[in-house]
Amino acid sequence: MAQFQEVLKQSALHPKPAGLVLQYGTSGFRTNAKQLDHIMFRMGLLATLRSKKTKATIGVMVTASHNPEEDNGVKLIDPMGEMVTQDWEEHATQLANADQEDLLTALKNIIEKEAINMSQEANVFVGKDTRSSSASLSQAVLDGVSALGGHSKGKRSGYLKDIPYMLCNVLGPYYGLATVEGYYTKFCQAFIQLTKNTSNRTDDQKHLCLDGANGIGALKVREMESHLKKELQISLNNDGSKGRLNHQCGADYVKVQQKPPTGIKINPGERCCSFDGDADRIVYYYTDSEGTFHLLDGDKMATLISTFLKELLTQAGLDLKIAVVQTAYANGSSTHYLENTMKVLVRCTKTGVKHLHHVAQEFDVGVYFEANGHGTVLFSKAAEEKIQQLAEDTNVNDKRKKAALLLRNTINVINQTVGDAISDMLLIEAILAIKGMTIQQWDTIYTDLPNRQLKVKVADRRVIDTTDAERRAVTPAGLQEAIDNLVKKYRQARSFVRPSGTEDVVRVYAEADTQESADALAHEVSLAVYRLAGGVGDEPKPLH
Ligand SMILES: CC(=O)N[C@H]1[C@@H](OP(=O)(O)O)O[C@H](CO)[C@@H](O)[C@@H]1O
Ligand SMILES: [Mg+2]
Repeated sequence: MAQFQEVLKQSALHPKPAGLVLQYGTSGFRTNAKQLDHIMFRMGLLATLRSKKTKATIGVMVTASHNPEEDNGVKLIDPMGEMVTQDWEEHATQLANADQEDLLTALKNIIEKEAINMSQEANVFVGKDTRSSSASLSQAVLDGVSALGGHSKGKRSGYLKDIPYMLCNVLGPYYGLATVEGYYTKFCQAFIQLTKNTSNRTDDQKHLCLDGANGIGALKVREMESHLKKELQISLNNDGSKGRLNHQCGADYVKVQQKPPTGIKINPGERCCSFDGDADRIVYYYTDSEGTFHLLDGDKMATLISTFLKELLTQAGLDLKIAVVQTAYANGSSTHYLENTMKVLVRCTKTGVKHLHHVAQEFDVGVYFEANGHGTVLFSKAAEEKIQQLAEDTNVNDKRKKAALLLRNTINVINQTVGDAISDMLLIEAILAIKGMTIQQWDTIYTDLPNRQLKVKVADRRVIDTTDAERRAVTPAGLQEAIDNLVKKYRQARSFVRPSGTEDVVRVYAEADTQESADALAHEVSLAVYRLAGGVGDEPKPLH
């Protein structure tokens, strides 16, 4: 077939370095940008096949999120804005690792396995972040798309969350226009609607200090600002005009280092937030009058949002099932508060938004957040309809009606396709405004248990296999027992280890009643990993 000839011809321009093996991980392929050209081309091919198979538009996003500037990555996005399914992740790994001369065979295997009609039209949206390597890498994706006769739609330089959002639009009248402008209009209008009856919001409450991580989110916030009509006034730092992407700034830095981005002047008590480099994560923080830093992470956001929604559902008299979905990294205090004080159902899944998203879909209202600030809220179709009906019902009392209208506008400010820092920011800002709550009041809802995350280098991180949503290690032998024994030494302690899906490291998490205990436990567990799972380099050193 002519298409296959074209694939052969084009693939020669995007050769695979011999011996390189990469895995479709937590968030697609991710590594040094220099190793990714052939991967991008092949993901262009695969996205085209996926589009033919689903008879719908598929998204390809070129980004490495919070990773350093010299890295890059790619992930495929399904028609409703979700991550591509597990089977296709396997196809992606197969195609990515096929030797140059076996590429056509690998491609034909997928076509056969999935019974793809090659004469079906294909459409692919390609988006990229602001990394310097993203321009040529996204071109490689486009080459893959055109080699198989697919059309590339939409924008070459999309904001990450435009893509799922636009895909959702292509499919139906679910949202407004399938353009970036449509995105701004929809979310900003919803925000203005939500906050319009919040009396006496002071200028301080309308003001937010934002760290854009020198990434794509910063550029988009600049474009969006005028749509907010001064109802939210954003001081934008790390706007990409000079600093490096994610360098000493951004949501990941703030969360992991537990300190504000460097170089930003923050007034005591001022409400601040940071996006990550591709703006799908957000964390909030402030410093108090003593200069102490306070972080409000994904767990605090999930708590604020689920509490707000649960109250509204009760006021509206709607019997809808709400749940919060977390990962093992969720602070133990947040789980405890949600289950015992708020009486909200909590579910724990493996790391990675795709896992949380799927579990959240099982409920009428599914609030999901990773502790690092990745997340959103999903409403089932039935729940949306009930809320809509109630909002339009002329026979209900004012209290129920008001709650239903608030719920309806809340749905409109949420990007349900996938976690989106801009939409999450507008949601949190709206909730704080409606509740008349300061960031300090929000922070005192519960107190985080001190915690520590460490990384351990091992020869092959796949020797660690986990179960129970990654909370227990099955292999190597003896590791879980060692962790259990260490945990017993401390109060309110919990610890687990898992191989990272985006970096060549084993991640160690520990929490306990004091920071000293959390640090000591994290270190001792790191040592156990180092000794039992084939650590390389120097032995992990104590933190103090
Ligand atoms: C502990 C942690 O923060 N892990 C992150 C990180 O995954 P790892 O598999 O842990 O490398 O990157 C993922 C993609 O951005 C994100 O979803 C996840 O939460
Ligand atoms: Mg990200």
